[in-house]
Amino acid sequence: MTRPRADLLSARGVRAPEGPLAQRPFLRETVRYGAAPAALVLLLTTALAGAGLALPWALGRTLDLLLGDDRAAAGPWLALCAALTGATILLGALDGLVTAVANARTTAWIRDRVLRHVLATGPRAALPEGDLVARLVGNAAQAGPVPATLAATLAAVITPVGGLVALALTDGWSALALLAGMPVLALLLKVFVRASGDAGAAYLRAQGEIAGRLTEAVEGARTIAAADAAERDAARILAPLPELSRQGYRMWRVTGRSTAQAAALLPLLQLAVLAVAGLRLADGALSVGGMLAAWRYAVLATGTGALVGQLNALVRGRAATDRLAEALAPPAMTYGTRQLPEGAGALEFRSMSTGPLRQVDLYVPGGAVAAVVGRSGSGKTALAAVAGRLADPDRGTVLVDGVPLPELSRDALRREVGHAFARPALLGATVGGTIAFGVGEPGPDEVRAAARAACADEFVRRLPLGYDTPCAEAPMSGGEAQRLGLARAFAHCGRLLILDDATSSLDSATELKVSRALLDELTPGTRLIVAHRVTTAARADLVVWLDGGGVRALAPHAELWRLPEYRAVFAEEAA
Ligand SMILES: Nc1ncnc2c1ncn2[C@@H]1O[C@H](COP(=O)(O)OP(=O)(O)OP(=O)(O)O)[C@@H](O)[C@H]1O
Repeated sequence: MTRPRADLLSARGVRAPEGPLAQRPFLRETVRYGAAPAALVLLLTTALAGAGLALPWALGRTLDLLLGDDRAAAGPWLALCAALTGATILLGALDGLVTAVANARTTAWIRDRVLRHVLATGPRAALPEGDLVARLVGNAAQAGPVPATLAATLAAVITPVGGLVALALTDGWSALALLAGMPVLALLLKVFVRASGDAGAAYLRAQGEIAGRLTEAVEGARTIAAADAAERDAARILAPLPELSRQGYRMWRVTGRSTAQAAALLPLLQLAVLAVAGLRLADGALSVGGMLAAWRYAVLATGTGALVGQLNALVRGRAATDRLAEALAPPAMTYGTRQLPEGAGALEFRSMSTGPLRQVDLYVPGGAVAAVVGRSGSGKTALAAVAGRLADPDRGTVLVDGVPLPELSRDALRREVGHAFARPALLGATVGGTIAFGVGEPGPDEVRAAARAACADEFVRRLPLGYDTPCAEAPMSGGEAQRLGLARAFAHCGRLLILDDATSSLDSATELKVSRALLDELTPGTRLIVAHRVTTAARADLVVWLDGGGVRALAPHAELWRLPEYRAVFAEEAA
């Protein structure tokens, strides 16, 4: 069984999509999912921007009235100023609440969507577990806010654009003074978005690589300790750290430079507006209140701080959706609608190629026990995986009782074809739940019968709560875990049962008992048993001998045993 390593990712051609929204289907899908709450965010932030834009106008009028003869007339305007300020506070709070809920909802949807896809892809998922976890946890949290941020960015554009329009309405000359400096501001924003986007994507890539390597190390902790390689492995895990640091500094440099440039440019622009408005006041073309409004509008029109923040979040969110889209890249397995006809589980491979195996044609009669043998790396696990459609072959077809596996309904496939592995994952909450885990939950009696057949009943009953013992409280040896995995497969036994090295940790006596149960106690059907032991091969009806990228022979063990090369397969395994 092979898993991708973090450093093999680039070799697998996993790369972020490039280009605009149209070429980023997952980004589009995310935006579509979060559209409804984002529309509410847009409404609130637009109202917020509207209140912000109305305030300078109301303040200007109030000031002019207070400076004039009819001060009493300023009362309602003063009340309007208070109302606009109150509305700003209320809308801001509501916006915060709706945005937080929308972001959490979209983040949860992204995690669900990506995880479901990864599970539907099967064992050939493109990413190492640690990297995938980093993407599901960190990147999903950055991608979730994209729809609401997009809405808030639109509203963040309203304030400067509205400020400019309102300034033009208040005083055209002051607006022209501001417009003269605007191209520089637009250029600054464009450079910022591009530079921070590149740095952000590279940062996330390095972060994912470290996470992937760390998970590998946690899994291989015993090997690392035995090899006294902790320091060497720490260096391997942290190898992408300089790149992470470089990209982190680059992001800060881009943000810092943009902030400094904006800090230098914006007061200059506001000062230019104030100077022109002052001249217009001196000419009598503008009132004092008008000048106050012009200055406030100049501040709003140049107030790109919020916009920069939103753009920054959008750029990070876009890079995060790109990384999540990589997890969605391998196609999910699709299923047909057919059921299996009457039959005993005849298994057939037609011109099938997968892994090291090329153009395999093989027929295992229904009800036969077939042992799959061959040297290490000859493709036994690869054959077992396609036989039960854990993966599809690169080429050719696999059929059970004459039906190509992709045409079977998902339910029929998983009901009729069972698997047990060398290192089974114990996925139930309790030991009994682990055995029952799968299609059509078997009852307690069936669970016990399966455990007995797999020689697991005795040690399970010795656990503090027997079958109800939580898995976390039942540390197990490799052989015990294997017996639970076998019991799980037995409890769901259909017409084809595939054991991939699933008895390798059992002692010979237990393995013999399990083999007998396999023949006598379970639903009759075909058994495909990946075997390293000569005794397993000897007990099988037929041996599928894999060698040199194909099936070297399909014959009973006794017949093959005459061949020195066949005997050498077991000599190698025993060595
Ligand atoms: N779908 C695949 N695509 C590419 N390579 C594959 C695929 N499946 C398996 N391989 C490669 O083929 C080789 C054989 O793998 P496999 O696990 O089937 O061997 P095996 O006979 O079960 O070995 P062992 O007895 O050591 O467990 C390995 O190098 C593996 O990485």
